[in-house]
Amino acid sequence: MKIGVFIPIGSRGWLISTTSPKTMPSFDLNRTVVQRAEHYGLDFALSMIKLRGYTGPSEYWVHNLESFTLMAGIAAVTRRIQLFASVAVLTMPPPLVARMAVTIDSIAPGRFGVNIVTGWQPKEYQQMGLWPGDAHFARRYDYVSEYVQIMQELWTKGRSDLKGDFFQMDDCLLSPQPSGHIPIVGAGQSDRGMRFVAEYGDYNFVGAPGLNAPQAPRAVLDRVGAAVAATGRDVGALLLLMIIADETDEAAFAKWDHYKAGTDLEALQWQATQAGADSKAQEGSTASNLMSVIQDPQPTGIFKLIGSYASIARMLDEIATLPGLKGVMLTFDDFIIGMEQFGEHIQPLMKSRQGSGVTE
Ligand SMILES: NC(=O)c1ccc[n+]([C@@H]2O[C@H](COP(=O)([O-])OP(=O)(O)OC[C@H]3O[C@@H](n4cnc5c(N)ncnc54)[C@H](O)[C@@H]3O)[C@@H](O)[C@H]2O)c1
Ligand SMILES: Cc1cc2nc3c(=O)[nH]c(=O)nc-3n(C[C@H](O)[C@H](O)[C@H](O)COP(=O)(O)O)c2cc1C
Ligand SMILES: C/C(=C/NC(N)=O)C(=O)O
Repeated sequence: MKIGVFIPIGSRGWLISTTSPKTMPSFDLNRTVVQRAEHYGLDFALSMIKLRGYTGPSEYWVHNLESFTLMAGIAAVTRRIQLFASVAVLTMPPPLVARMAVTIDSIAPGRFGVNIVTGWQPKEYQQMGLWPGDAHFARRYDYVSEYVQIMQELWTKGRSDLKGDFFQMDDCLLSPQPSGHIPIVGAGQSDRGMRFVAEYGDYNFVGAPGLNAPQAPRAVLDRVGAAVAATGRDVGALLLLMIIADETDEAAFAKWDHYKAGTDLEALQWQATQAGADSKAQEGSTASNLMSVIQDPQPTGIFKLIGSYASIARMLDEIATLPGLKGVMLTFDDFIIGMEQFGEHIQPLMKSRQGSGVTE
């Protein structure tokens, strides 16, 4: 099972709470997290792109670095780990992003890939006059299908003449070309999003509901499997999860209870309102789920493993056996402490990671 880390490029990491660690993004923090991940033999690191945070006292994601420039810096100070940057496709034309990817590939040959972000929070784009209107929700995966085809033509042939509904290339050139294949990842949770990744991507990041429920991701993995089966391509599913660990189950749950006590309701309301802008969101989708979370609020809906090092290692081993799963991407409550706990105490107990571990 591959293991990666979703690095803390935005304030508060992934906990919408006033009592969670007050993570502030910096190059130094993210470099340290990725270098320690590399030290412990992790396979990849991904940074998101977020252009506006939530309202509310936790200042969730209010402070955010930019994904490609951060990963370029990290590429220069790492040697083995695979790196992914995220592109908000409404903000940059595909030939430019293709060239940025080639540039990072020349810093870290064969180690760079791109996460395609269609955009779900209108305000991120409205604030800079780039939101095409809510019709974008319905067409977002048609848009990115053209976007990725252009990048892939430029990477493999050095030229694109694609004439589409959204983009018109005219003898568009790219040189130099990358050292090899540049993987495309996406996090489509809707049927259409999963189809896009199955058609053009290499990995689909997925979320699942649940706390200490290692079988819960089966349903979403089956959906990715069905989308991939329809294309016959080799596309893996990577599960997003959060680890909150300590020496005992009780100590770990005490931390979760503490974060829950500070749940930022104003920020959750913001999230629900932004997600709710997609009035035609598929039933059961992330967007429609997020409109109802206010009934039972908590600092994150991300799939969680909370407990002692041994409990978490045991649950990760069970997750590793789920059909269709290629790997997991970790988030932590505190990224510095969490990465060390994972590398020193959890991974060494995992049967599914025998042979992985400290690399230097
Ligand atoms: N339309 C979209 O694509 C869209 C919309 C809003 C948010 N998002 C992103 O998705 C993320 C949240 O999604 P997720 O990973 O939690 O998956 P999810 O929305 O599929 O949620 C998983 C489960 O947890 C519940 N849940 C989610 N957040 C909760 C909360 N704060 N309190 C209580 N229950 C909660 C949901 O109702 C659902 O049952 C956010 O980080 C947000 O950035 C995407
Ligand atoms: C692991 C992961 C990473 C994501 N990264 C980003 C991101 O960087 N920026 C962003 O705006 N949305 C991001 N998203 C949201 C997705 O791009 C997508 O909007 C969401 O999962 C809903 O899927 P759908 O478009 O198929 O409905 C991410 C989601 C997941 C699970
Ligand atoms: C960046 C991002 C992450 N989603 C998640 N489920 O963690 C987003 O949705 O914007």
